[in-house]
Amino acid sequence: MSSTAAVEIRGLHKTYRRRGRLRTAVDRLDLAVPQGGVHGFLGPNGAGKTTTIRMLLGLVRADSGRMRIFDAEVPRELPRVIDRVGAIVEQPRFFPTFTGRKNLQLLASAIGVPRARVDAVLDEVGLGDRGRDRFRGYSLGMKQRLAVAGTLLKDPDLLIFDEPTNGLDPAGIHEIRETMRGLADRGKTVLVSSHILAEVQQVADTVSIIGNGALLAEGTVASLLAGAGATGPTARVWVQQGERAAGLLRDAGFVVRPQPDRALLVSRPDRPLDPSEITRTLAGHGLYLSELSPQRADLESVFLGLTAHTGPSAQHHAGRGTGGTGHPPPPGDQPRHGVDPHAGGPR
Ligand SMILES: Nc1ncnc2c1ncn2[C@@H]1O[C@H](COP(=O)(O)OP(=O)(O)OP(=O)(O)O)[C@@H](O)[C@H]1O
Repeated sequence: MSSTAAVEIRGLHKTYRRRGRLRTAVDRLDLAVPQGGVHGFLGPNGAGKTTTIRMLLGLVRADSGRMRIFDAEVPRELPRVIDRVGAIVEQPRFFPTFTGRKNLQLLASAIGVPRARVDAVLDEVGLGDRGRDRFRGYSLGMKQRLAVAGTLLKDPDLLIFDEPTNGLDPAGIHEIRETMRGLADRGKTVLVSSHILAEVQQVADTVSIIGNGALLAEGTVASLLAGAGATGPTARVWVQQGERAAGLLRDAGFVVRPQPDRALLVSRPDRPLDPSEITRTLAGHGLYLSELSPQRADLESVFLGLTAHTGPSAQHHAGRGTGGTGHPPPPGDQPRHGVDPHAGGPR
């Protein structure tokens, strides 16, 4: 394994026994997180993100595979690099009646960091002027930023945040995003997991997308989106009888994502999207569009494109297709896809 990555994982595998049956949570996963920048570790709920992060941090034992943080093989050599790593894997507990500053001072004493660091990390997460307020008065976004501040006390080089925006409102999400961006701009490496792909695309430099525990695609956000562009962008469609329209479009080979406002996001994973095809398909069944507008590609459509023709077991094989190709490309190279969207099915 190369020693230039902040995190490198090869062939990581983990099964759990549930109701007497072995189930694969992480499936011979390869992952490379370059040093510096924000790396999004993305995949739907249950894809294996938390299990992977917990194995990396020595909290869960892997069945097999190799992991490295900087130049240390983990978990064996974790003690050697642990001071260079800050992580939020579970919601940290803070005392609600203490101020944010007091909470961090306690934490600093507990981990042997000079209390003088506290004001610096509060400033780093934009809580410098709120440090003397009680924790219980903080917004959820501020609470999460305080948690981030806690991970910065040791001034680590690598930050690992597992779903840090869970439960936050848009303002809170924006704050955390800005905080992560600021850390990356100061030279840190931020590994952030999320099941909301489109949300992370705004802050990540590079991403890995996993499904069913296996790597589906990785690369820079720009290269993955460009790949999606080649398979056709997404169109936003509004039509009466949305459910019926969605069924007809799916039957015709489109990928359809109903939206909360009853619009449909429609894409074509197998060939460039031709809007007239949507119109024709629906008009042929007496449904007429009230809106059809092009949408910018997002990582969610990349994911859907990668898995559109694959059921759960096929997706497993699609993911494996990336596993034996050796080292992933450095950031900036072409994305690797586990499934060729043009192939029309799993390989
Ligand atoms: N301790 C456990 N015992 C049994 N099964 C587990 C355990 N932890 C995780 N799993 C299973 O492993 C799979 C991967 O779960 P994991 O939490 O790693 O996914 P995730 O991508 O982090 O999802 P989420 O976004 O929902 O947290 C899931 O099917 C989950 O039910």
